[in-house]
Amino acid sequence: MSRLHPSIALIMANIDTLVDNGYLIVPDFLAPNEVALLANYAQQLQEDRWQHAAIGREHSKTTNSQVRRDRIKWLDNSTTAEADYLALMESLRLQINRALFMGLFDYECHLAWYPPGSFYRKHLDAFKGRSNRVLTSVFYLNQDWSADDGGELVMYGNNGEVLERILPEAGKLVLFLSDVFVHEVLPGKRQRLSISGWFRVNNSIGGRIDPSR
Ligand SMILES: O=C(O)CCC(=O)C(=O)O
Ligand SMILES: [Fe+2]
Repeated sequence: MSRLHPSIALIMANIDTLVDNGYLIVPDFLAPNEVALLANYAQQLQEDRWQHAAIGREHSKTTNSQVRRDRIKWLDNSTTAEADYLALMESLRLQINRALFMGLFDYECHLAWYPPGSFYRKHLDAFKGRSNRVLTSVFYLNQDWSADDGGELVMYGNNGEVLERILPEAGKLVLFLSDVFVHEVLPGKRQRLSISGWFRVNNSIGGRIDPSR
């Protein structure tokens, strides 16, 4: 049996928290050198590689700067930095399926760049029965982020109460059920880099995987 990457082992050691609470915060998911590789990779991407993020799906898709002001770059396997992160999340997908029988079918993710002052207003990543996104992952790339820098991810409970205010600190991973937790990104004083991703189930209609991009 091949050994699990220590980062995946760390998640699996805490998987009961994800089951009990519907979310899990892991402050040191990746080692500092691994985070630095991804952060440097994101920072050297030319500005024209970053697209303006769209809201909604397919024909109803619009870019709405009142809702979100981040810019994104979808990951693929064209560079080692991207391929390594995707491979890690693929391993996580398999382990979660083994442990929780969630039937996660695939994973998609994008880098997100929030220039200073940008935000992402309160939203759900998925609506029950209308999306195949079931588990959200957010991974942060920001060295030396302090409380004073803002840019928190705020997670809300069923009654609108604040559950968590999460600083986007380098190396931290947050997992949460995509159709359960309303959340928002508050404006930050510094540029904020992250990787947002979604584990998906296969709600195929007519044999075609429901696209969510
Ligand atoms: O960056 C974050 O903290 C959350 C981003 C988010 O909500 C999203 O990409 O859907
Ligand atoms: Fe979100």
